[in-house]
Amino acid sequence: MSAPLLRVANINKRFGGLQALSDVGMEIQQGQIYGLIGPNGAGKTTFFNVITGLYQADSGSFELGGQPYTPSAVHEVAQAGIARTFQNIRLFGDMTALENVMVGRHVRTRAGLWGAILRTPGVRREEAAIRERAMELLEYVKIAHYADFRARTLSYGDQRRLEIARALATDPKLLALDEPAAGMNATEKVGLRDLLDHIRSDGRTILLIEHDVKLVMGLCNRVTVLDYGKRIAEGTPAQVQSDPAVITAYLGTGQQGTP
Ligand SMILES: Nc1ncnc2c1ncn2[C@@H]1O[C@H](COP(=O)(O)OP(=O)(O)OP(=O)(O)O)[C@@H](O)[C@H]1O
Repeated sequence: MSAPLLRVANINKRFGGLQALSDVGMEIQQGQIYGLIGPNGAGKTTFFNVITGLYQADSGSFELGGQPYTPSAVHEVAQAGIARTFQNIRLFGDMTALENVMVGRHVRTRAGLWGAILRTPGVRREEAAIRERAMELLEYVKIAHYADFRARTLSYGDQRRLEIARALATDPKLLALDEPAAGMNATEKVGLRDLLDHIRSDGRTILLIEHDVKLVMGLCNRVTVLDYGKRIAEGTPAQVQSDPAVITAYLGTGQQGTP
């Protein structure tokens, strides 16, 4: 097997007296949808925050595309090739859907500050290319008809799609999605499932935190299960679903949706 797209090892993160992540590691192969699950407070979002530069790990090593990378700042992580969405949608509500995606695309642009202020022909050409690419992405996630609508006027499910389009605008190697199905109704979830499947079939790699166990089990190639900051299982959905430690972790919390 080729080198994994993302390899992280021995990540530790402590908040005061709480060890939120203990020696957590993960290897994600190119083209996979990789699930990260676990009961509330297991450390999933902390893990995301660490690999995307929002939190500094106390220790650990990181490799993306076979190259070491240091997730020390959010913009550096985006440049390195990881794009993420958030559990609580973070769009620019008063900007249009198209503008939101264009903002994401600016991570990959070359025009400097002076070029942007002086509106040189090069900048105008680049701006037109960004607009065109952003429109393509809205079509890709099937909300192009809302291009000129303010983001906050879109339905919840469509806002989640817009966040995915904005993340894709950075041309990421890895798309990290934090609970993309949260708050979606059953029809929206089916649509999301199809979209993620489509993104994978286009060769992209996805890391997915999700509470909807059915969605995770139906979609993911492999799954890591965290509990109290520790990795308690890793494998195919079928393997983790029948793992006694996983069953205990879920039953112990009294949460719905046992794996
Ligand atoms: N900034 C922070 N400061 C202090 N404690 C934190 C911080 N962020 C997370 N924690 C704690 O770390 C633990 C892991 O939280 P985290 O949000 O990563 O869990 P999670 O698996 O994403 O949970 P959920 O499924 O509820 O979103 C929790 O006990 C949480 O209270």
